Amino acid sequence: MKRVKLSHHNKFFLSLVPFWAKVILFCQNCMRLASSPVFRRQRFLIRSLGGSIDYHTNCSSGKMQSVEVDAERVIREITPVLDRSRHKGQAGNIAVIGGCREYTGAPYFAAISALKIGADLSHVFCTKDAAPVIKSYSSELIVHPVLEESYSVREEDKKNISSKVLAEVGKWLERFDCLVIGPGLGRDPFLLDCVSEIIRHARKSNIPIVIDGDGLFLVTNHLELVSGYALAVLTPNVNEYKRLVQKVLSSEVNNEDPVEQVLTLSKQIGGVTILRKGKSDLISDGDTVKSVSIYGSPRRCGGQGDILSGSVAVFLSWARQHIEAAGPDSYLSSKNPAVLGSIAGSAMMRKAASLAFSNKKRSTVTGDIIECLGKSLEDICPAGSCSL
Ligand SMILES: NC(=O)C1=CN([C@@H]2O[C@H](COP(=O)(O)OP(=O)(O)OC[C@H]3O[C@@H](n4cnc5c(N)ncnc54)[C@H](O)[C@@H]3O)[C@@H](O)[C@H]2O)[C@@H](O)CC1
Ligand SMILES: Nc1ncnc2c1ncn2[C@@H]1O[C@H](COP(=O)(O)OP(=O)(O)OP(=O)(O)O)[C@@H](O)[C@H]1O
Ligand SMILES: [Mg+2]
Repeated sequence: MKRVKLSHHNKFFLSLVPFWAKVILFCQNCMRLASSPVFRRQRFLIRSLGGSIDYHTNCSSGKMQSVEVDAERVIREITPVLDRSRHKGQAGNIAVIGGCREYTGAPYFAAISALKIGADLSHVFCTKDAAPVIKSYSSELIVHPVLEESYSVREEDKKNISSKVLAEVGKWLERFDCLVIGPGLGRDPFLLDCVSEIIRHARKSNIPIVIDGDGLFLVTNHLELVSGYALAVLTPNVNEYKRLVQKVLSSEVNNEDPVEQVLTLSKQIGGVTILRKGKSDLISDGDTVKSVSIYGSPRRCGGQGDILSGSVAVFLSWARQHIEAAGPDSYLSSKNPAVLGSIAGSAMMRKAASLAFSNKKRSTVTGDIIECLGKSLEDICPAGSCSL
């Protein structure tokens, strides 16, 4: 806080005013200042630069009010303690549905990020062409070459192949704590039809789903796949958000009142959680809007959204475990694991990006950021501690 220097002239007058009058004057000044729009804007700016802001819609005035939300605290609260009593799988089993002829990096980025943050197992379900490539990136990932694109399927075989794909994926689905659908999925119609069935199956089994990349292309054109599913998180970038707003709200992106728009958009899609990526990440489940503005880097290399999707998947599954373990009487029982996971995933991604950029500056690429995930989480939540 800047110290104000008083002139001798002012000091003399101030010495004449009795102490009690000074207290009243000071309080009146604070009251006047606090009600001024300048002060409110300054407070908002300081908070949004300093951390996450939670917006609640105030029933009487209908105006957005902001309440401070601490993203680091959310991470410390939901990150499980690493202790010897746990067995493989308990820290999370994540599956990425994505990877085709064109894209093999995105599913790898999402899947390895989940592992590096702390999931025990990370699977990738991709096309036969993509599988050997993704397997070559890392032996840590369990890669299933089960998806098919139109070019490799005869028209008359489509029905049969589709059932085989769904049976292959269905065998595994119940074991996963969260799916990430879309990184590097591409837009092949036959492949997307199969993925639609996978989404339906996951919903029936109450498995959380993070929808990113071309998965957003799919659900933007088939909103019924996710509409009303509270365990769905959509993570649109600037293009994908624009397409979603146009489709759902039949309007253009409103940067004058982004908070109101993301809240309305989420409500309109039946309470899915939307993580609108940007300079500040805006997160809404149709009830509240939170913003994560901490850390981050000016580098906009491709693949950072894939890291985010894998990160949200792990934290969402941890938040869900944490809420379930706290029991129905805990204050946590009213918390939305999809929102908590989105806040934590967003802050994690931005912290790692910031750390990577401080090391590599303009040459920062997604691989550098992935290598910073472990240190970033350790800085916030040391391995021997956490769950606050
Ligand atoms: N190294 C990689 O393998 C990466 C792959 N990525 C994947 O690339 C795909 C596209 O991601 P973007 O961020 O570019 O998505 P955007 O929606 O931002 O696409 C950018 C532009 O390309 C067009 N476009 C994208 N995919 C298309 C397709 N299959 N057919 C026709 N037009 C297409 C979009 O309409 C848009 O105009 C996603 O599946 C994403 O996950 C990205 O995540 C970046 C890294
Ligand atoms: N202007 C920005 N300043 C700081 N961070 C940003 C900015 N824009 C995006 N981000 C952060 O970068 C991450 C990726 O956002 P981005 O919009 O690049 O996703 P994307 O286009 O889907 O990425 P991908 O190339 O993986 O598909 C998000 O976590 C977001 O918080
Ligand atoms: Mg993306």
